[in-house]
Amino acid sequence: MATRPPAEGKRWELTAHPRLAKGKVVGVVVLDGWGEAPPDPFNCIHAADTPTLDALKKAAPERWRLIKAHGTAVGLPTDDDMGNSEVGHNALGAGQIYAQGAKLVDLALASGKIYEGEGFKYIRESFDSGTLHLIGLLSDGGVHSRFDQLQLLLKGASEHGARRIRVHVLTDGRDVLDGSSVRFVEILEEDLARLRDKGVDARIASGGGRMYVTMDRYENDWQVVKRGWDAHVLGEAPHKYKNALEAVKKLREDPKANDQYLPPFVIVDESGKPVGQIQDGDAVVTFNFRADRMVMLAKALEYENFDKFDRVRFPKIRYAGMLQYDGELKLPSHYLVAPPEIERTSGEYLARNGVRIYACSETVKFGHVTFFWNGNRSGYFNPSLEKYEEIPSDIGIPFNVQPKMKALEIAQKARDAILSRKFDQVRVNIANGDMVGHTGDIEATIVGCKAADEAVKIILDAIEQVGGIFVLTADHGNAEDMAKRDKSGKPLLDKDGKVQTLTSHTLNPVPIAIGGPGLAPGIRGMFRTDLPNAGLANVAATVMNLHGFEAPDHYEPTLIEVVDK
Ligand SMILES: O=C(O)[C@H](O)COP(=O)(O)O
Ligand SMILES: [Mn+2]
Ligand SMILES: [Mn+2]
Repeated sequence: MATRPPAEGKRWELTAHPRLAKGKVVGVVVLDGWGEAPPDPFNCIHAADTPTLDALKKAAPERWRLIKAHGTAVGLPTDDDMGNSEVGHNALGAGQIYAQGAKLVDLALASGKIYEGEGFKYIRESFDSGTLHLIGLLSDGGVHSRFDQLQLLLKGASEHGARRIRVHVLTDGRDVLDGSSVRFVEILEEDLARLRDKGVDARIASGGGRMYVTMDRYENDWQVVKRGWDAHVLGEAPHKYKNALEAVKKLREDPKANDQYLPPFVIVDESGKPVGQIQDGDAVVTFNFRADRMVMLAKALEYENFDKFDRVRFPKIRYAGMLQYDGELKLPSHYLVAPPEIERTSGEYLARNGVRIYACSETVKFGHVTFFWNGNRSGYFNPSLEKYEEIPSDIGIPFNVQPKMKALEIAQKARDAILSRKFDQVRVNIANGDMVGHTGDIEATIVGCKAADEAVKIILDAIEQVGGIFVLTADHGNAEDMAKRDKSGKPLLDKDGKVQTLTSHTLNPVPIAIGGPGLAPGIRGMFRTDLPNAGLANVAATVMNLHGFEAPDHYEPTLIEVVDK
């Protein structure tokens, strides 16, 4: 059990709910990337055969409604920001809305405080004799990083003494349109040229596509990080170019190439020597604010003892993350901006009140229902009450080739956990809508959505058998809209007259459904009608109620009321 004392006089003990009984099994299902949008050929959820979800929708408005999953409702800077898994699961698990990494970095850059903090002072020590390396996602998606923040950091770092800067760029095409890498590299090259005019030796040094180079997560495939290490640190990659624009354009000429999966490349000088290996005495900043896809690289950059791949060389560097990515591991130990302190999450409250929790997903989403859910903390609150189970994801196969992913396996694990009666909460993330949606493959996404619906049925049937309750929701939209649209909602066409594929998340709300026999006897729970603007952060209080507890006062209000039958 975590030993943190109650903060600000708040106690950990939860008050019993006056009407809802304790001890029901509560199934919490998060459908990743499952928003609500009007029917349309680019709405894969609508196009898919989803009888289970369709039946739940019919119970609206009492047992099915929509909640917000993007923008300020989940702590993002503006309502133009699409939702994402990190902020979505943080809100679902924490029951409170925190200013998230994107916003905190904006504020620190705008006020200049970023340059006064411990993290920047630490890396600045290297500026006189070493190079400053910036590694991260080249994107304005606002999910893992933002291009304007990189631009400000480049300018600010040079004004604060960095004389030699190397940028290592990971192309996106997942949170932004495929092909946008070219424009980002062009603009970045212009910025770097301006810095060179001012006497700063600034260049792009290496890069690759985010899904193939560096940005793996949850230890799904360390080879991805190794490819990044080889390119960024060692200056080794199968592709060598004189400049990054040429690299990205040439690599994209392969008809199968896309920004997400570009192979690693290194920029070399006239003599073929890499222009920006990471050496002893250098400073390194990973400029992504989001944690999941930076943790593995952070370990490789920071840990003296490391056995995930052969680093060949482990340079003595001063390394800082844009944020601290893991609060429990304190990783990395130096960072430019303090992360949101996501405290008093529902997982911790429930564990401290004796609720037995089982959480499961496949590797690519495992940390979503554990690490993100628990406020970016790894590990258990109470190992004797909790069990987190990971089902290995397919490796090396694009998700549109295996669109069913591990939905069935996750559902079977959840079913077994429910039927075992060893757990009070059984929580899963089903990944298909999101992971297949990100490939932009409409046919495959439809298959994935059907598989997700089948998985839900298995879980709901088990809840039925044990007289339990279910809460089904999603973390943000994705599969419900696969077309880039103009302001009026009309799909945009590319230069060949084809609809532009939207691989990213959306701004759409997500459904939440409750049900199960455990809600019924004598009383019934149903959705309140006085919270039209409710969002993901309202779910935690709702789930606590269904476990038979009142939620703490500082939580966003519950979505349900209890009425006599
Ligand atoms: O990391 C990713 O896969 C995408 O950038 C965002 O997707 P997620 O927020 O659903 O993980
Ligand atoms: Mn997600
Ligand atoms: Mn996603």
